[in-house]
Amino acid sequence: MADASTFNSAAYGGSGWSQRTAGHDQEIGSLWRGGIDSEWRQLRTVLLCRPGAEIAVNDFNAAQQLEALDLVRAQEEHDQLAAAYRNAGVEVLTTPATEAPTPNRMFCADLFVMTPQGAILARPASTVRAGEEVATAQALAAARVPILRTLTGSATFEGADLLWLDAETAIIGRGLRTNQAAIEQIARLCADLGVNLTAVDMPFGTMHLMGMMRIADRNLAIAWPRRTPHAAVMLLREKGYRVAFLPDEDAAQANRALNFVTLAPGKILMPGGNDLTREWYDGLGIEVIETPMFELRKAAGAVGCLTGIVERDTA
Ligand SMILES: NC(=[NH2+])NCCC[C@H](N)C(=O)O
Repeated sequence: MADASTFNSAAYGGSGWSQRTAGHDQEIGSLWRGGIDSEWRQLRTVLLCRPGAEIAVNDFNAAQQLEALDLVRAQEEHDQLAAAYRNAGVEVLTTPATEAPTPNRMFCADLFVMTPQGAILARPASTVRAGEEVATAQALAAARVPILRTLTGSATFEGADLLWLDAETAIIGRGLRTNQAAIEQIARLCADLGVNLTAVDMPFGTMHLMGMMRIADRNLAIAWPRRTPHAAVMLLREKGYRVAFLPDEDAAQANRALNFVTLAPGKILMPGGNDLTREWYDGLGIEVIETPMFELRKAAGAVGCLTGIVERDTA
């Protein structure tokens, strides 16, 4: 009797069973949210992490900072960054508090990267940042952003090493922060997603691919002269980008003029105090909004590094 009744029930595939037919990609926007397939389409959602007492360290070099930071000034600048996003109509998510916060956890761009169908969680390369990805995973999960992959084994990867050139093409920098093991794991995921991943080698003494090239519009990339990998420039051009090289490396170096986030096609949020580079961006037809980064940049990053991109419009 029991058998006969279970056999025909919905739970066992009998009458009343309703098959899930929508694919994961179709469930983004309903069950799940988030995703990008470009670096320049309208920005919708970012993840930020307001700095706390963890950034005021004894040994700034060991903490991967360039100079000691003033906490109050850093927090004020960070609040202005969040306000700049909100004023631009961008939703701001925040990383939850943790018991033992580490000094670089505010650099959200390094802790994950989005694909069109969900996030790849980072596995930071130094012991100083190890584990920052855990709170990032919590923040993403709380916001219903799917995590497609966490990295395993000896892989190290930081999100600022991966950039989207178009919906089927991503580029990843191999260097201090992202190693070959990570590239292999990410390439397998990309293959599943129908995305070509090109790895480029970065010069010794540099940090992330983000620090060498940025994309400001559908067909406009900004690159650091002599530092951007040759293969990256070739690939950008092949994909139809004009590659404009920064006119003044010293200004860019001192004040992180390249460390911007594209808010919408041809519109960027950049660190304030870069008048020369700003004028040059104006000349390229880019609309610029500035936000101060005079204190935060002492931690070796600026707008781009502090901003985890969660969602943009997609093609
Ligand atoms: N995407 C970036 N450039 N992030 C900057 C991170 C800076 C941080 N002090 C670190 O060494 O990890």
